[in-house]
Amino acid sequence: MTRQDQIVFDHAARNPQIIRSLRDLRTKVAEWRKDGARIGVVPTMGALHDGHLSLVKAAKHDCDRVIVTLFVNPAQFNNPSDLDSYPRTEDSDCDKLAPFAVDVLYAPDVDQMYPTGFATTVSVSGLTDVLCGAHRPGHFDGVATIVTKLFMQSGADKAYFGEKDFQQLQVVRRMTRDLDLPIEVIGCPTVRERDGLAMSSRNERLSDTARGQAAGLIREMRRMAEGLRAGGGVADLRAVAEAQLLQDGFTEVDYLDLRGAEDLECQERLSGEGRLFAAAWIDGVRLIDNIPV
Ligand SMILES: Nc1ncnc2c1ncn2[C@@H]1O[C@H](COP(=O)(O)OP(=O)(O)OP(=O)(O)O)[C@@H](O)[C@H]1O
Ligand SMILES: CC(C)(CO)[C@@H](O)C(=O)[O-]
Ligand code: BAL
Repeated sequence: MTRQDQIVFDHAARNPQIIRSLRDLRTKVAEWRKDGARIGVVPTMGALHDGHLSLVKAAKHDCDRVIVTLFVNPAQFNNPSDLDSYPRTEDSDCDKLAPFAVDVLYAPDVDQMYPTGFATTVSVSGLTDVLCGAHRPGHFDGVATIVTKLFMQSGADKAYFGEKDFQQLQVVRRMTRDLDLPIEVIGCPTVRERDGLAMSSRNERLSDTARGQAAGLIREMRRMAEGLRAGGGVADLRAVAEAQLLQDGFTEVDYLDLRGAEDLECQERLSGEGRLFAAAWIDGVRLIDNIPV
């Protein structure tokens, strides 16, 4: 076998099949449509972990064909060094997807998604003014634009998103309704490490020490949620939680906020008062989390 044959062979035998061009994706989807297949899409930025794989499992359960997308979307990074240091691990991502019999890993390059002259933005107003929207200018415009493209490109029937990025899930639901996109958006629960830390690709960047301290975020959020349920005031409980986080290795708290359905137009579970949202920095990494109260 020549080296060229080997490359072609490896590519064909790859599980999942990797597709990089929109033309090839559309050809594949058209074949599936002829067979009446229900198609699911799981948008990701790669560096896959069990949180992503829970979305893949849900998609495999509901759909006949599953596309996982892998695209580190420059438009949603408000911080260039965050984009540069975002983990890129396509080979090991494929290995992690292999046991799930995902049909396609769609991994376009930046020119494919944003060709020269690209000039359109999808922007959801109101609910992007708070929480991560307030702290990451332009972030949700980048998310809404790329997710709209991924929905249109994949032509999927269902799309799967994690509640870990709860505000993102609400933004995607809103734009899907507002633009009449013919796709059902499914939210899946947050998957956590044994110590409670929400799984996240950015956790890989934490030093061992910071990784040990990072679960302090969910610990303080749970303590604050208990205090709220017991009738405590948000401001007092927040002050205590923030002070504890700063003592435990966190360097900055972007927000630690209770929000209700009226703020986020939630369809998800909102037991009692609402939901507690947090974003905080440790070891140069920004962690986010949310829990029902
Ligand atoms: N712990 C988790 N549990 C459930 N879903 C998750 C979890 N982490 C990420 N997801 C979901 O996976 C999808 C892709 O997310 P993404 O690729 O940004 O990974 P990530 O771990 O959130 O990375 P980061 O937060 O560092 O960008 C999103 O819908 C996200 O909500
Ligand atoms: C939805 C998404 C893949 C869009 O780039 C990203 O924001 C993410 O991974 O959560
Ligand atoms: N997981 C949300 C994508 C981001 O932080 O850019």
